[in-house]
Amino acid sequence: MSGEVAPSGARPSFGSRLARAFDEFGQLCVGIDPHPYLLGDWGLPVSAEGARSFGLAVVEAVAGLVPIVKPQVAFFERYGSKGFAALEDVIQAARDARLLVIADAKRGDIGTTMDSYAQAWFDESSPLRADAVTVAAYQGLGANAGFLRTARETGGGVFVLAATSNPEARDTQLARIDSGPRAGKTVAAGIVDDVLHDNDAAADQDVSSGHPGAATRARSLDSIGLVLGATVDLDDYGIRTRDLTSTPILAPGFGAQGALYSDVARLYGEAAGSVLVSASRSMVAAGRSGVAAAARQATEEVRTCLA
Ligand SMILES: O=C(O)c1cc(=O)[nH]c(=O)n1[C@@H]1O[C@H](COP(=O)(O)O)[C@@H](O)[C@H]1O
Repeated sequence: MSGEVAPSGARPSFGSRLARAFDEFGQLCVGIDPHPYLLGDWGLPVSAEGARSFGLAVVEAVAGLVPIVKPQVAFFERYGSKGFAALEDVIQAARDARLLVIADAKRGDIGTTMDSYAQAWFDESSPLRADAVTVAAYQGLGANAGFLRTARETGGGVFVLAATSNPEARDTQLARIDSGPRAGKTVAAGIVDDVLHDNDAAADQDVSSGHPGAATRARSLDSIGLVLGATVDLDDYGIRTRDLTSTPILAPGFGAQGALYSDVARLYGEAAGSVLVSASRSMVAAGRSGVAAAARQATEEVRTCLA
């Protein structure tokens, strides 16, 4: 069920904006990860200014080619306040270029602290305002309730880590829940259930409030999504792709981590149409002049695979 909600702020819901951007630009998400070695390769200083130039160049190269970019906050945060100022400029440039922005901040904490993160990333007056943010639910998705509510109310989106692309995560994410309504499921599948439940509840509220919602649109997506890495086998986790056809799926792991664009359909099955195919290093590996070509080629490979 699609949790389309009419936010009270200026923006339509994240899910509806993402669905529209998919229709227009395809499903590639270009990561903006200014690793020091990449700044060196690009002839940029290893500094906030270098990260800013790198980010602006990537935005310029992919504007009008892809729906969304994902700055990795860590690569800006490492330079302190100057790094955050650089990130603000990159977010603004992306917005001006009509690119959606996922702030890859991987926030996660108790509810009251999450509420403050929500102000940082979703409030209309915040210079860091993004379209969506990545979060960890290790303290329970319930602790993120206020964060998810603020996201919806401001037309923002959230991607909750569930089955991540890194091999170190397997033991934790494959562990079985031993009590409560999700007993017997893996931790990853439990998070998937929690997100689906949250989106369903939001959609029910939407219907009862009289908002026309997604049902009247040709295609829409929910606003709370999942991170499901492209390097894992979702069957191992007990995650069923048929449940996820309207759930945005952020799928890192393509390119540098080994997953192939031509495998999107096989990896995500019935949910492939809601996958954000995400790649960072491989998009920029050929240098500044190669970014647009890399984005075009990846977009085309994904399109062909899903045709
Ligand atoms: O949330 C993410 O984007 C993420 C989740 C995950 O499971 N694995 C993962 O690699 N990422 C991020 O995706 C990017 C991957 O970069 P590349 O391996 O260079 O494409 C990095 O910024 C990671 O922090």
